[in-house]
Amino acid sequence: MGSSGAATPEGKKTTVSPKAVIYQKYGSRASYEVEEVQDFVQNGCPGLCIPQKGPCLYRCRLNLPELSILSGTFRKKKDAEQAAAEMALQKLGIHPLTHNADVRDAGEDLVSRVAYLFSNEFLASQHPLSCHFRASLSREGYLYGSVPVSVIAVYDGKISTLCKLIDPMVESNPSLAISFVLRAAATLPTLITATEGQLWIRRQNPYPPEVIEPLLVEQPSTLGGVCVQALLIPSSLNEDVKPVTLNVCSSNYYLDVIAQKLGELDASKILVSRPIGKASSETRLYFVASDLQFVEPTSDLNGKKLDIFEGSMNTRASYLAGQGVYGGAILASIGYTWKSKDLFHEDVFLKLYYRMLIYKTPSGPYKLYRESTIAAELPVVFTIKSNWRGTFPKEILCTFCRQHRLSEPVFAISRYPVKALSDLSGSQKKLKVTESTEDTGQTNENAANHGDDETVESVSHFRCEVKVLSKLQDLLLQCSPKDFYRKETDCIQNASLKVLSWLSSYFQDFNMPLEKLNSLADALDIKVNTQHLFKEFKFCSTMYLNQQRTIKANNCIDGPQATEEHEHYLLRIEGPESGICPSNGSLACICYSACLVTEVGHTKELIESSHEFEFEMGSRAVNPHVETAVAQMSVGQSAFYLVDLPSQELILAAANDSARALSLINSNMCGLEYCITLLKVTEPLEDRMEQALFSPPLSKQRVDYAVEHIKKSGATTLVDFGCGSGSLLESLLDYPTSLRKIVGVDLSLKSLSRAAKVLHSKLSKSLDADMPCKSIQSATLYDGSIIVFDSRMCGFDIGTCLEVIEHMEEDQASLFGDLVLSSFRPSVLIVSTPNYEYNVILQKSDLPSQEEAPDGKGQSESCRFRNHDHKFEWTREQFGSWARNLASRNNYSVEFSGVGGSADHEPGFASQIALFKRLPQLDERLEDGESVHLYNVIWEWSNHETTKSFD
Ligand SMILES: C[S@@+](CC[C@H](N)C(=O)[O-])C[C@H]1O[C@@H](n2cnc3c(N)ncnc32)[C@H](O)[C@@H]1O
Ligand SMILES: [Mg+2]
Repeated sequence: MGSSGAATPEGKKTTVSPKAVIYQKYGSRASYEVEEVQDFVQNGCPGLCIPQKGPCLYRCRLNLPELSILSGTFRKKKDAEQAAAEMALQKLGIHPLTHNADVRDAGEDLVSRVAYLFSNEFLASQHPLSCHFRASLSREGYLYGSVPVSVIAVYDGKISTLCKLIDPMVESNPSLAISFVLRAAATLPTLITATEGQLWIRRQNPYPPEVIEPLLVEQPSTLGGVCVQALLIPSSLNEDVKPVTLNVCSSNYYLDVIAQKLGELDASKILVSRPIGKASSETRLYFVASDLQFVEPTSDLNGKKLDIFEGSMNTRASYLAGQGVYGGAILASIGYTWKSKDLFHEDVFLKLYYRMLIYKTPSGPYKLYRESTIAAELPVVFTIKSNWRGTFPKEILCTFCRQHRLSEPVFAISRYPVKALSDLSGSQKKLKVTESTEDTGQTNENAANHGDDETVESVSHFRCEVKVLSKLQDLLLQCSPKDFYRKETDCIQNASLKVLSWLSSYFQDFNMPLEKLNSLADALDIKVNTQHLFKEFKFCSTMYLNQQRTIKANNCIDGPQATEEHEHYLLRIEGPESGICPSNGSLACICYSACLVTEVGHTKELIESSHEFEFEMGSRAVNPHVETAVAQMSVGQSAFYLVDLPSQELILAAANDSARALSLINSNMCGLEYCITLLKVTEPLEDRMEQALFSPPLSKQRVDYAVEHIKKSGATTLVDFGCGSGSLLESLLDYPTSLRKIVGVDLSLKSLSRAAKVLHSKLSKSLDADMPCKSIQSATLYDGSIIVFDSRMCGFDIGTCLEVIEHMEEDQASLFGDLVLSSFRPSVLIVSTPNYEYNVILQKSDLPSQEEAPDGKGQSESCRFRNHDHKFEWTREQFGSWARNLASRNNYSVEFSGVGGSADHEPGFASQIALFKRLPQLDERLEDGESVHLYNVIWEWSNHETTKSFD
């Protein structure tokens, strides 16, 4: 929704909501009626007449003297109201951006509102502010009936709106509203305003007894006396935030109690901040008004004046409140609400303070939502919706902007019909979606049958651009990803995540050199206006830098030894290997605990734990050391290790006993001990589909196909390019073959080490038992990239490359093809890759636990291919032309086949296979070329006895 702007003194635009503009023009003559609208969603089952209830929606009718407007439907009441107000402004021809708030009108309205607040009628009304008025009657002496101005400015929405209209700077310096209210009150002869720095207002004449008496009878019950836990945030960063208790009894006004804790006698000098943390919270900061808060609206708040007060600035409190706080401040959750006449109160502990700090970081809302501040990290990629756990990136980004008092992020979505898309750029590779959809034929044909709208719908792709702006509409950063998405929400989530990832890097190191900041931004398609950015995040850098320094200082006390010890954590894995291991893209479900431990006395304190924590492997959704450990485990195993402490605020946001956690952190040689058990692994969508929809599973069918060929070929040497965790090599050992030498190459060390384990155990057994694989004399695994030459790969009888090429960019796949056939020159090469045309069949299947698709368009719309790691998926024609060109360039023949489905039925095989055979060439001699060893041997096995007998 767009927002209206009013001109600030500098001529900049600031946000004033459409409702505020309507209020300013019409006051109480504008009335809003919000009604609930029941949305009956399509249940995707024609003929089923039970309506499915959708989310509750709201529509708002705005009645103005000259017209009445009905808004569209919205999930939130307030959005419906704003939309109606915005429509009304358009109808009335009030241009929000050029609309200049009439300051004089607002000033007059302010005076009449203040007069109303001190009326008999208001005292008896049900309003959070009227409770303050009633409580002021329990004050003694000259304070009897005096209401602190700060509460008037904070707790009355109308006053606050009018003050913002008078001067939009109130947004960044809410205390200015106090001057406006005082000025308004001074014009009213019925009121007395305080002089000499005290900030209260009271009536000239007391309330008549007939107004007060009934109120005394219905005194709130809880005010018998309550003890509320709160925190004192000292202004000096060298002093710790510490707990304080507020004893509020029925005979005193709670603000007076807070004032006393801050060393003031009366509450009228106490300022109250906006709610802190979540919007619905009643947690606020209370602090003593400083002269600075009342600088004239036109003064330059960002100029020199600030420096004079810099010394007394309470950085921590200012950061939390998003406004200047000077001197000590109390953080408390107490006050009157709309819900009840009683005083609302909740204890505030240190843990909450640290959670508020974390909530303001770009990854904070995610960590807190996942109830894992230490182990969870905001993932760096949004693969598919069903693999995302926790709050979605867009929501996190909006929260972040609200928390830092920025404007709501602006999302601009462009929609591209597929045809136009292919003309957009020369690079076909970048436009994977385009060619794939067209080549399927299926989508277009189907769409054509449905006609117009549907056609556009099913072949459109989306791009999203995000802008982050300050409240004054200065552009801080802009992210313009080049990727296209089939679903609008996916492109929004992806762009939001890019912005969050960049902000996270910035928050982790505010001193990062400009060059590095910009290069990180470039990689994420982000342009940053550093000048505006640094200005907005001025407070943050002091906040989090200070936290980091605390930790470093502790390490220094410990001496270098301590850091060295913890740096190389020792990982201990226990329990039998079950063979069920997580791979990238799979969902790992773990049970974990993280405890503070000290070397001295081995004291332990549980900081964070979870019985069931699920995350996507490879998306960096957890701390790197957690992912490293889990990657080495199989289901049922447990891992134990010790790492350095994360930042203090993370620990304290997690710890239940802050005092104890702090004392351990400050003690010598404290580390964090993890205990993780891998409970379950859910394979990536591709693997799940291959297992659920094919029998035997498609992966087994591919391996069986290769094994059959190898058995028949009489080959004695084999190399498996991109062997992964060795599924083919392992299967080969189950059959008698003529193979003597087997080799695997991959660049994933994780997969290779798994391959080494299984091959080692099987081959070792073959020495004693009469195993089918006893012909094998040597097996080697290399860590290397199959697009790099290594002379040890030359001259094999057979080469295999199953489901590997689609994991590389297309040009690399071509490079691999040429390298193998022109340099390595195996007699036979088997290459398999997914057939893109078959995807329609996979997508039609109703596989459980796939991505929920509320639009009924089937799963994996957001995932363009079967697996998010696929860089491309080819149709039969694309694969055919790649293979035929390759074969003819290198003097090979090629035949096509496949597994899953059939060659004779559309759309062919699920996995397509090309079988290359080297053609005899008269002048070809396989020369012993120069040896080039660029791959690393990571595991080697040889059957010495047999080797001897062959020698
Ligand atoms: C889907 S897995 C297939 C593994 C195995 N061929 C199978 O069928 O089970 C793809 C493998 O290709 C490997 N890979 C991708 N690019 C590679 C490259 N340039 N060099 C070596 N291996 C590569 C990955 O590490 C991964 O193990
Ligand atoms: Mg694959």
